[in-house]
Amino acid sequence: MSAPVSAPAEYDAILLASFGGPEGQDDVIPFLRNVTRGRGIPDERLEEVSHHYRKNGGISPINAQNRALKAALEAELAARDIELPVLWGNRNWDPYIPAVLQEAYDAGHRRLLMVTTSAYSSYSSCRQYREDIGMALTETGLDGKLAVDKVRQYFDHPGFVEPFIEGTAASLVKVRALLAEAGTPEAPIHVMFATHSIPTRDAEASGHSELELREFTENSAYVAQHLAAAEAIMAAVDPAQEWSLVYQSRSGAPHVPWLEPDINDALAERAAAGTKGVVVVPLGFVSDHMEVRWDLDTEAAETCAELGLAFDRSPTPGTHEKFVSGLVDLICERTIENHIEERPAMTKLGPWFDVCNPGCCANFRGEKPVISEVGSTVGLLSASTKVGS
Ligand SMILES: CC1=C(CCC(=O)O)c2cc3nc(cc4[nH]c(cc5[nH]c(cc1n2)c(C)c5CCC(=O)O)c(CCC(=O)O)c4C)C(CCC(=O)O)=C3C
Ligand SMILES: [Fe+2]
Repeated sequence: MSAPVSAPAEYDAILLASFGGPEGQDDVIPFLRNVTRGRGIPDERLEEVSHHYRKNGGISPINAQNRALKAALEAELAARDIELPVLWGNRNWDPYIPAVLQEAYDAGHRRLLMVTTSAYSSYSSCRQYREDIGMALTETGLDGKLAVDKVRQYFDHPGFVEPFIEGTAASLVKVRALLAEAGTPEAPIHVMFATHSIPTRDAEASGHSELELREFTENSAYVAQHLAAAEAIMAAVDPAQEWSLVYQSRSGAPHVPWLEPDINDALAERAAAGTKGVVVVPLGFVSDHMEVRWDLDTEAAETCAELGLAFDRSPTPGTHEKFVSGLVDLICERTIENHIEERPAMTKLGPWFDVCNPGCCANFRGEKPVISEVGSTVGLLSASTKVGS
C-alpha cells in the first residue's frame, strides 16, 4: 500500500499537463485519432464528435483555457515568491509531452512536478497521464535523467470544491428567478452533477475501498469521489436541496457498458417526476472545454428546452482565484521550499495519495511504463544524475 504522503522534494519546474485539443479544421481528425488510438472507439462516433469541433472552426476551447491557467499559475507563484517556471504539455495535441520533457531537460531541469487538469481517479484522468509521462521518458531516453512526480488527485481539495459551491449557489438563484418569471416561483428544482461517463470496467478499476484504505461502498473510486465532492458542495449550498450524479459524453461500442444514467435520460425522468428547473454542475471538469460547451451547453440545454425545464449550467473552476491558489497549495505540499504541511480535504475520502497503488486505474490494453506508482522505477533520477547541475 502506498503512503498517502510523499516526502517533500526539490523541484525545478512545474509541468501543467492537459488533454490538448485541435486549433483549426485541419487538426480535427488527427487530434481525434490521437485521442482514440487503440481505444476501440467506432468511426461513427469520431465522425459525430468531429462536428462538435467543426462547428467551432475546428478549434477546441481547451488550449486557450490552459494558456490562461498557465498564466494564472505563474502570477500566483510569483505573488508568493516561488521561483518555479510553469511548462505546459498535452497528451493529445501540440505542445506534446515528449517534446516538452526534452525541452525541459535541455533547459537544465532535472525534477518536475506535474499538475494535471483532471481531479479524479480513473484510467483517463490519472493513469493515462502517468503512462504518457512514462512512455515519453522512455521514448526520449530521458528516463533516469529527468524525474517527474505528480500532485495528488484533488477532487476534494477546497481549491477545486469551493468554486463549485459558489457556482452552484449562484445557479440555484438564477433558476429560481427563471421559475418566478414563469409564474411558478415555488416549483421544484433539481441539481444535476455531471461528469464524463467511462466504461464500468474502468470505473471498477479506479480503486476500491480496501485497496485505497478509504471507506466507501461504491465499487469505484471514480464514482465515490464524485458523490463525495457533490455531497460536500450540497452540504454548503443547501442540504435540503435534491441532487443526483449523472453522466455525459459516452462513447465506445454500444455493447460495452458505461456509467449511467446519461444526463439527457435523467432530465427526461426528472421532468416526468415534476421537476421544473435544473442546475447542471460540470463537476467532472476543470474548464469549459468542448465536453462542457457541447454536451452540456448545447445538448443538455436543448433537452431542457424540449422538456420545458428552466436550465442553468454553473461554471467550471477555470481560472477562479481559489482554484489557482489551491493548485499552488497542492504544489507546496510537495516542495521543500515554501512547504505546506497541512493537506486539506473536504470529504472523508481524502486527502488522496501522492503515489498510486500498483494496478490502480488499470490499463486493460497492456501495461506501459508509469510514473508515480508504488514499485515503479520510471520517472526517478538515477544515482548519477545531479539535481541543480
Ligand atoms: C474521464 C474523462 C475525462 C475527464 C478527465 C479529464 O479532463 O482528463 C475526459 C476529458 C476530456 N475528453 C475530451 C475529449 C475527448 N474524449 C474522448 C474519448 C474519451 N474520453 C474518456 C474519458 C474522459 N475524458 C473516455 C473513457 C473516452 C473514450 C476513449 C478512451 O477510452 O480513451 C474523445 C474521442 C471521441 C469520443 O469518444 O467522444 C474526445 C474528443 C476532452 C477535450 C475537450 C476539448 O477538446 O475541449 C477532455 C478534457
Ligand atoms: Fe474524454
